[in-house]
Amino acid sequence: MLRIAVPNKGSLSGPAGEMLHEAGYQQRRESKELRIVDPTNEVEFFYLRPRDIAIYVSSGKLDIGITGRDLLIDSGADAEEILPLGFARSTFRFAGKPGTANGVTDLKGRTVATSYEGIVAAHLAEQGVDASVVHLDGAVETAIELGVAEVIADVVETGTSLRNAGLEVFGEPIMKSEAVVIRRSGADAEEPKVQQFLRRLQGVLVARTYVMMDYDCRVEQLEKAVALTPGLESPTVSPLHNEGWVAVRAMVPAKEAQRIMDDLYEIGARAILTTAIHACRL
Ligand SMILES: Nc1ncnc2c1ncn2[C@@H]1O[C@H](COP(=O)(O)OP(=O)(O)OP(=O)(O)O)[C@@H](O)[C@H]1O
Ligand SMILES: O=P(O)(O)OC[C@H]1O[C@H](OP(=O)(O)OP(=O)(O)O)[C@H](O)[C@@H]1O
Ligand SMILES: [Mg+2]
Repeated sequence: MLRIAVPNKGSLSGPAGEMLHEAGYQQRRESKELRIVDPTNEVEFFYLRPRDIAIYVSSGKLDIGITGRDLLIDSGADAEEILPLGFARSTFRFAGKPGTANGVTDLKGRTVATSYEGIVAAHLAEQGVDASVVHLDGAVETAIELGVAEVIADVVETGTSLRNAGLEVFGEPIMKSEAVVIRRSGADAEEPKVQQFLRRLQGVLVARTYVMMDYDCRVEQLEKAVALTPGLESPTVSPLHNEGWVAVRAMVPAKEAQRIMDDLYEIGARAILTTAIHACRL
């Protein structure tokens, strides 16, 4: 049975549960459940604090986990990223009151508050900057107002929390994060159960980012049409009852679907339809 760590709370928890559900796995019915078995799929899910997941996975007691890239790196655990999942995207940045600093080198001798001490300490060391780091559990934006630190380093998504606290980012982003699947460093990459799990999640990612497009076009326009919808391998082309016409079917990126439909119409394609993909194995 594959043992998988899933975030039990916070920004990662909801989207991770949805993705697993879309991939056909049973998920817990109520938020207090700490562990469930999905016997049909031969997996066991452990609902853990996102920050602890890399530690469990690196210990080898759990096979894989879903966590944030920033949490993985911050933990220093001996685990590695094997699949980015595209949600809980954020950047990790320094911020302070306007005019506090222009870059990391201005932080010499100052105090930085953060929940991600590992990332910050490593970054400061890498840049050769000698600054103090104060660890806080959350709501670090308030640390400046209350005089605990002059600077914070925190997760930024929309920037609303910083704006509300009258703070501005400065310097280069320290890192970009998103939810990722992790495993113990050097674990068997070919393990069939792990591969099957990854293929299922990849299927969800593809189903979310592609749509199926169908249309009819004249044979003379087929090459132009196929150039617009090359599909993944190559589009399916079927004869129509009316001679001189074919039906074409191909997957296209959802974000480009409307533009492609316009372009297909321009070259004479008709009956252009898109449909959602519910599941997929590439
Ligand atoms: N506002 C946000 N937008 C996108 N990703 C976020 C946001 N806040 C946190 N994250 C990401 O979520 C992960 C942190 O999850 P975690 O559950 O520890 O914190 P949280 O979502 O802030 O929850 P809480 O602080 O309430 O426990 C990190 O990978 C972080 O980059
Ligand atoms: O740029 P934004 O869209 O505002 O998102 C970033 C904020 O979201 C998270 O906070 P959360 O609400 O989880 O509280 P926390 O600081 O206690 O973790 C994060 O720590 C930032 O404060
Ligand atoms: Mg938080």
